[in-house]
Amino acid sequence: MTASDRMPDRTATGGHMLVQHRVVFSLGSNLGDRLENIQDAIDTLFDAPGLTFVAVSPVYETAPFAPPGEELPAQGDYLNIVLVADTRLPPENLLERVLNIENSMRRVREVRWGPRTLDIDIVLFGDVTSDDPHLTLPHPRAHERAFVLVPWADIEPDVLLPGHGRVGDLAGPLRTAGGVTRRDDLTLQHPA
Ligand SMILES: Nc1ncnc2c1ncn2[C@@H]1O[C@H](COP(=O)(O)OP(=O)(O)OP(=O)(O)O)[C@@H](O)[C@H]1O
Ligand SMILES: Nc1nc2c(c(=O)[nH]1)N=C(CO)CN2
Repeated sequence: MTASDRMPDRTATGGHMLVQHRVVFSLGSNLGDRLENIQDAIDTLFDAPGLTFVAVSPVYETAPFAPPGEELPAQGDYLNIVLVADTRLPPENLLERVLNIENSMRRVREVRWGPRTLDIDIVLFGDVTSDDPHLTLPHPRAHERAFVLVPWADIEPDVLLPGHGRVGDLAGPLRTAGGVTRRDDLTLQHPA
């Protein structure tokens, strides 16, 4: 048996296409019909082949957040969710899908940390790591974001965010710090 018999051929695929990965997305909106923006984004994400739905978090209403020291322009609260799927697509391909959806939904986001109709981040892509600014994995700011960790902990508390720890443990103090309110009156349709 040669090495190529044992190892999947990844050379033509950027290394990831033949292997199934669990991917975690964060979706947020604070302009327009926020729930509809998120529902449309979920529907469009799964319309094209290559993603299998695993779970979606409850909907949370969250105060706008910017890292300490960054100016936060005045803006309304967000709705945020976390979405989990399985995929055999390469991460670059998935990012392209995400960016196309943001563009096709005429995303408005004029200033850094400003309001936007739709934001989709790839939080985690299996165990893939990357420090490429075009696609950094895991997402470099996920560990400090209540709007990511609190919804995520509702559906995957035992998952590890590499370098930071268990999602449930990271979310605990942020949940009690406030600024994140679970909106059980708002529901999303799961992809077919
Ligand atoms: N893990 C990732 N998920 C989504 N986009 C990413 C990721 N890593 C890098 N990017 C790049 O970030 C760019 C989008 O940045 P954007 O201006 O939307 O940032 P932001 O949403 O304001 O802030 P943040 O990235 O902190 O959520 C995209 O062009 C994309 O190439
Ligand atoms: N509450 C909240 N704050 C944010 C959000 C978001 O989705 N929700 N997205 C940001 C840029 O990714 C910056 N700040």
